[in-house]
Amino acid sequence: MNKKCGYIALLGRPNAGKSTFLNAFLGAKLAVVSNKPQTTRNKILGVYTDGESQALLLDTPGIHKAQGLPKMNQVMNKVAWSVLADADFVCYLIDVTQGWTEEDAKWVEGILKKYNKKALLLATKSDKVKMEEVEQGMINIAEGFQALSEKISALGEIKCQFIGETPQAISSKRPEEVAQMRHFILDQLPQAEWLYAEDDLTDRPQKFVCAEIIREQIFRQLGQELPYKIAVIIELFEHKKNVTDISATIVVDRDSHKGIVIGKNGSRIKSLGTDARISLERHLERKVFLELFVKVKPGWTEDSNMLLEFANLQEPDDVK
Ligand SMILES: Nc1nc2c(ncn2[C@@H]2O[C@H](COP(=O)(O)OP(=O)(O)OP(=O)(O)O)[C@@H](O)[C@H]2O)c(=O)[nH]1
Repeated sequence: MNKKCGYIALLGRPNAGKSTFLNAFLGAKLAVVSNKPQTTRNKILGVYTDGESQALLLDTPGIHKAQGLPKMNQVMNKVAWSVLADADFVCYLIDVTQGWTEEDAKWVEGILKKYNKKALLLATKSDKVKMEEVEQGMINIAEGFQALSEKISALGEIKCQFIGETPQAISSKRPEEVAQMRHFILDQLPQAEWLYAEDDLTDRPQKFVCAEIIREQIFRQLGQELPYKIAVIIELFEHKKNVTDISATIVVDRDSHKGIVIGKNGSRIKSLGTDARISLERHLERKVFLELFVKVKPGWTEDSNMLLEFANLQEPDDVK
C-alpha cells in the first residue's frame, strides 16, 4: 500500500491567513476570507488529492482570548483545540507583518507541551511588505519560538516536534510558493488509505459553503462589530434547469442591527445580495437567483441551542 492520507490542522491567531492558505492549497474557494479577525467560525475540512496522497486540511477559528466575549467565542476556541487533538500534522501560522506575540507564545506552548506530533511554523503574507520587513519579522518569530522551545525543553516537557526551518515564509498569493509548501506537507502524511473520494473537496454540504459565501459579503460590507453577531441560514436551495434558486435568512441579534443590514431604502441588503450572488455564481458555476431575508433572534450568540441551529457550532465534549 503506497497511499498516504492525514489530517492537517491549520491553527493561529485570528487573521493569520489560515483560510487564505487553505483556499490556495486546495486551488478552490472553500473558506471565508476577510480582513476582519475571527471570520472563520467553525472547523472546515478541505480535501486535496494528488497522485497517491490525500491531505485533509482543517481550517479552524482563530484562537483568541475569549474572556468577556459571547459564549460563541469560547466555543470557537474549543473547536480549534479539538481539531488539533485529532490531527496528524499541525501548521501554526503567524502573520509575518505582526511578528511573534504573547498570544502566539501561549498557543504554541500549549501545542509543544501537549501534542506528540509533527508541526510546521509558517510566517504568512510574505508578499505584503518589503523584503527587509519580512526578514525582520522572520527573525522576530524565530527568536520568540527559540526562547519558548528552550524554556520548555529545559523543563523536559516538549512533546511536539517542529520540523524544517522555523519559521518558513509563505505567501498564499504566490502559487509557486504554495505549490512548494503543498509538496512539503504532502510528504509528511502517514501511509494510510484515503478517507474521501478522489474528487471530494469538503465534508460540508453545498448549502454550508453557500451560507459561508453570503456571510463573507456581510463581513466585507458591514462595519466592525456587526458581522460577529450575524448568522446565515439557507432556507431553500434548489437546482433548476438553468438557474439555482437560493433563499437565505440573515439572523441578527437585535432590531437596530436589522435596520443596518437592510440599509436606507433597502440599499445595503441590495448590495449584499448582488455581491453574494456574483460570488455564488462563481462558486456554483451557474446562474443563481438569490433572495435574502432578515430575522431578529435576541441573544443567539449566548445560547447553545441557537448557536447550533444558526451557526452549526457545537461545543466539543472534551477538549484535551
Ligand atoms: N497579501 C497577503 N494577504 C493575505 C495573505 N494571506 C491572507 N491574507 C489576507 O489577510 C486577511 C486575513 O486572512 P484570512 O485567511 O481570513 O485569515 P484567518 O486566519 O483565516 O482569519 P480568522 O477567520 O480570523 O481565523 C485577509 O484580508 C486576507 O486576504 C497573503 O499571503 N498575502
